[in-house]
Amino acid sequence: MSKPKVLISDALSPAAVQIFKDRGIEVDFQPNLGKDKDKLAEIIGNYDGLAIRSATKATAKIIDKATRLKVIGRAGIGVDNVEIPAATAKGIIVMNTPFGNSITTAEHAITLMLALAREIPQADASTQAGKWEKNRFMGVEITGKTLGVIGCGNIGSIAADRALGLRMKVIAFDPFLSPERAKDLGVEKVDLDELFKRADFITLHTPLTEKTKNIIDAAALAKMKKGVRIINCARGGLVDEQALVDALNSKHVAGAAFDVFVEEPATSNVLFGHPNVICTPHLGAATTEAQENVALQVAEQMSDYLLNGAISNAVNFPSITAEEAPKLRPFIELAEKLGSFAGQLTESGIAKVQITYEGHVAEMKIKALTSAVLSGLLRPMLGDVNVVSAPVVAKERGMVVDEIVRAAESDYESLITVTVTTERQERSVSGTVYADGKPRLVDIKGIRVDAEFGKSMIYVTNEDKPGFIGKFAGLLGDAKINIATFHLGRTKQGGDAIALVEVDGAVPADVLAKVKALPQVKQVKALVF
Ligand SMILES: NC(=O)C1=CN([C@@H]2O[C@H](COP(=O)(O)OP(=O)(O)OC[C@H]3O[C@@H](n4cnc5c(N)ncnc54)[C@H](O)[C@@H]3O)[C@@H](O)[C@H]2O)C=CC1
Ligand SMILES: O=C(O)CCC(=O)C(=O)O
Repeated sequence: MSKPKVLISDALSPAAVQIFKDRGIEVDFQPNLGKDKDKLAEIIGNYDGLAIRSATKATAKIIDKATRLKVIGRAGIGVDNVEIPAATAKGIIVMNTPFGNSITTAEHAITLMLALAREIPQADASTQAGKWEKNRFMGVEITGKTLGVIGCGNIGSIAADRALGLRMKVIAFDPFLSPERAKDLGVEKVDLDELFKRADFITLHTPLTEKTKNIIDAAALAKMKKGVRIINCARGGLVDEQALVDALNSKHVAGAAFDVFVEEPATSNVLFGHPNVICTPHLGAATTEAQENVALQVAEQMSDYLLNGAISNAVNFPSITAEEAPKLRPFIELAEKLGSFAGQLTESGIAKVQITYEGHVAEMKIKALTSAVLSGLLRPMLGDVNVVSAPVVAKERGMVVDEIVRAAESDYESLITVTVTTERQERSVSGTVYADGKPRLVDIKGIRVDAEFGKSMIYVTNEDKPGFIGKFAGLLGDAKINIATFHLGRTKQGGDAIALVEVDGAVPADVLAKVKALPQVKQVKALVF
């Protein structure tokens, strides 16, 4: 197997390059490439992994050209520069490093708050210009002031902790902040209007979503205390920039410190040049420590995935640890093959898939196994589907997916049963993994079998009547098709029967037609695994 190849298209710490090399991954480090989208589109097809910060925009157009890409790793938190639905639809894992730069970013927010309180950048510029304007700069003390934190997750809670250390009072608005967590943090949980009414300083730490876009707009600004100061180290677009300029001009807002902007890179902006505004060029995560953290972490995570299938911090797939991956792998293979078996037999629209996990397998990563069933099921019909994209594709097609988890009820330590309901019928197939790690089919439509999944198989349903097996085997022999394994099963004597035959090589259509014409045969299918 050739080495996986990774492209680093942004200015990541070189520590990442070393990790990839040490793990046996080929790596191209082109720190400025992310800004050149045409060049990126031209070469992205050569890589299995793409490691980025925020300059690279992994758009649907780029992803479309990424024919062998398996993983996009964001050395940082926000993945808003990656079109996740496009990546998911193409089966590409998108992962981030959710904690590596949190402290650094919270520190930047606190730094900006203090800089605002004492007008440090303005005083610095004036002093270095030889003006000595001692009377121009009159700051505010922050001790005893109220900091309003909007979004009290990883970064917001660190910012809150630091502000408490500076003897501020901290109030927080975050719909997902539990009262217990608020108590532990020492912050008062309030609603948004209350925060606007009481805060002397407001700092934002939410992602940019439909709900948080313009969370501070003209109406919100009007509700704030006169003289409030606002810090945004999260994402441009959380604050309506023009409304803020108006509020600064009317002196309702005393100052604003922004690290992030609606348009980035921000070479011009309505906020620029205002005497009470401080700006930094998206430096929230820019410390040596944070950059080393996120670079090391993203390189380790991407290597783990590319080399062992371990998944951590993926935003579009459940996590699978390096320990779980080898135990899960044979069951993923089983799940995919059971799905594929059912999918290859299905000729009409699928309304529902029920997947039952029994015994040990029920304690594994069910979501990953279900994704594998769905990918096996959909691939015969849709082609380009994998475990990452399959759940989305199933949902888009209106398929109901039910998972049932229970203790072992059968002879098997672990059993997965896939039941597919189409417009015409319901079909079940069950399988297990034996100690040899190989997936086995153990039940088809309630008929017990014990068969491995061969590369090329013929599946026949027939009436259990004498004469069928001889004629069937004879037809294959006449066509020079060698039989590798032969499995039979039936509901009862003279009832419904199945034959599952592994053969060497492909099965020509005319041979299938001859098998189909045998008097006992109801259905025949060539299956490929
Ligand atoms: N300036 C920079 O360089 C950096 C910026 N960031 C940005 O900081 C933001 C926060 O990062 P983390 O704290 O790590 O994320 P997080 O996910 O730990 O916290 C976000 C919090 O926002 C809350 N939230 C979601 N919707 C909300 C709403 N409508 N109103 C109030 N709260 C809401 C969530 O409940 C969550 O607690 C992200 O957008 C990230 O991209 C992160 C790192 C560096
Ligand atoms: O990589 C950077 O400098 C930006 C960090 C950031 O915005 C994030 O992690 O969300």
